[in-house]
Amino acid sequence: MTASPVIVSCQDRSAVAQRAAGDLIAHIEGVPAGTAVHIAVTGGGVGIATLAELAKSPRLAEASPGRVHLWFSDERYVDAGSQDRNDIQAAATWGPGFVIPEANIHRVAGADSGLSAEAAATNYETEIGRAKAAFDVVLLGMGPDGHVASLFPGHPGVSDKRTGVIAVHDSPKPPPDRVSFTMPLIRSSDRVWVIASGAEKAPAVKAALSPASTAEDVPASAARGQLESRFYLDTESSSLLD
Ligand SMILES: O=C(O)[C@H](O)[C@@H](O)[C@H](O)[C@H](O)COP(=O)(O)O
Repeated sequence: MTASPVIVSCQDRSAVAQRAAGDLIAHIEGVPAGTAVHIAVTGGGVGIATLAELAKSPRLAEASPGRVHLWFSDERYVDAGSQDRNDIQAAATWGPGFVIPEANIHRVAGADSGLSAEAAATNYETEIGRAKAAFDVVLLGMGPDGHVASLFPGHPGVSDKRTGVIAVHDSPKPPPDRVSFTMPLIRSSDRVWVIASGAEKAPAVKAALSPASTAEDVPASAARGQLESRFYLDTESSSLLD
């Protein structure tokens, strides 16, 4: 069983990022010191803005950040240093003084590693297993087509039934090669928080919250957590909801 979605209403994109980052920190603060916290983060405009807010907050430094682990729910399978990668864009917002230790930031291998995207996905899945990472929170952006992570509507990856990490090829959004959590892995996490802002997301938000949608047609409609499912929306992205 997964939890029904709750809408967190925000004014605009920066309010979505601030609220989601504040809630992530509140979650970390609520976990007893000494207990690991595993959070899967995301790229995209609002995803990276949320990570920037996280890094800016002085509260994170006081919440035992050494036990916080960050993962990427998807990664663009390009070279390790590429500005197109989610981890590079995230690191640019964090800066060198980021309080979560580098060893706790779990990156997918780059295409220049010599590994196939499949091998990189398998290695990342193994790393998750080794860390016994039951995700506290999976944070997901959402595309105007309703995609989450690199699971696109009508694309084979979205129907993968394994709880793991897969290679995605021929992605409808560039770059074509990606590595992504599967939907069962997303749904195995305690909390799934989707963050979406802007008028171009309004039809996808409506579809993601409609019981008539399927994961294959609207991947975000299946993005639910075991304990909690939240949609952080701004005025524009929620404008088509009843
Ligand atoms: O891998 C990618 O191509 C992006 O990261 C993408 O999946 C993004 O997260 C969503 O499209 C939402 O992006 P915005 O927040 O910029 O709308």
